[in-house]
Amino acid sequence: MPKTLTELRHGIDQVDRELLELLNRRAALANEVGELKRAEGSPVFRPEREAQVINGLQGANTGPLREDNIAHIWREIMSACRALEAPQRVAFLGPYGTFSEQAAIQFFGSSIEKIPSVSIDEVFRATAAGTAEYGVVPVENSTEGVIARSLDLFLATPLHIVGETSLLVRHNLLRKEKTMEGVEVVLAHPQALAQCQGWLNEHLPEAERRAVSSNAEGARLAATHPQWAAIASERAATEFGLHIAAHAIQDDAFNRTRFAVICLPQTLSAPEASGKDCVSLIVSVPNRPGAVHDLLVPLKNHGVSMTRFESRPARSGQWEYFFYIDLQGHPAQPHVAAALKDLQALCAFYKVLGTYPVGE
Ligand SMILES: O=C(O)C(=O)C[C@]1(C(=O)O)C=C[C@@H](O)C=C1
Repeated sequence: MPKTLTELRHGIDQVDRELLELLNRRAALANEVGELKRAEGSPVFRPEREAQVINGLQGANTGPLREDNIAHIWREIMSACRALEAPQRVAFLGPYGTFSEQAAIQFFGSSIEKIPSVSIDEVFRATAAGTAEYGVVPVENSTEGVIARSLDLFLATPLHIVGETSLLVRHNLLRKEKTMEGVEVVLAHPQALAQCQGWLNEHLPEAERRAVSSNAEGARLAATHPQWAAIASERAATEFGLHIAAHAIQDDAFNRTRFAVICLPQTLSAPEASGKDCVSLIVSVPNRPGAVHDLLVPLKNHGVSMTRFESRPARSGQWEYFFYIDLQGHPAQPHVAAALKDLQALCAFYKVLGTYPVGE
């Protein structure tokens, strides 16, 4: 005899009571961890430990829950436990409703103290000043390439990277009206305008494109004017009471943005090895033939994979560049340490931007 709906729900109720008790037992243990950490003055947030917890559970999972479900559920559980130890203050490019806020929640879970900031510069400033313990900044978009301002600020500030996360970025046309008719102005962050330019050329060729400090700010303004529209997330539509006049208008269906999580080294020094890690570096080499080629030799010799290589002008007027390099592995691994040592010897400038668990 198959069970009835009432019987099945009774089963779920029982399991939920057991889960509640188990979760509270977990939270009480986290509280004790918090006391230990306070006594020794060590950081509450431990990204390598959180990565290990999730990887371990995904490995042990026999279903029917999917691995991405496990990651989401435990990220929230650990976020709640972490907040019991001490709520973490996290700055991001605001206002509420931005993809940066979504990235902050995806990385830290929702039990955080949110600090929306007016610009990328302000996220760095708030984090460097201690107003926020952590900052979340965009570093790269799969359609438009690097976020130059973030890369330049990494060079100019003492902040380092302790984590990363990436989001599938779906842009929508938001408006007070339900349709696209009569749109005179489209407001968005310059990156979003660029990511949707093909769609705008085709569907709203006459509308003025107006750059604003964030997509959510565009949505806030669009809510004040019936002839204005914004390019922003569904979250922003809810936040500002707007209709979605057109869904998923980005030119690339797989448009992703990668975000870095930054902090002062005294807030959290480099996370220990989690088993799946990455090292980010900024280097420059003497301006001579073959110098960039030589950078790759230590990596090849020690079997270290490079996952990213970007250049930014050094602004010396001499056609010199800084190179932003990501390597797979952790300096605690001897072959990675050896490659870094040989690499450093070749560089005129060498800065480890961060060592952290590879993100989603
Ligand atoms: O293991 C720790 O250090 C904890 O503080 C516990 C815990 C968790 O809930 O599992 C919470 C916060 C840390 O970021 C890592 C893990």
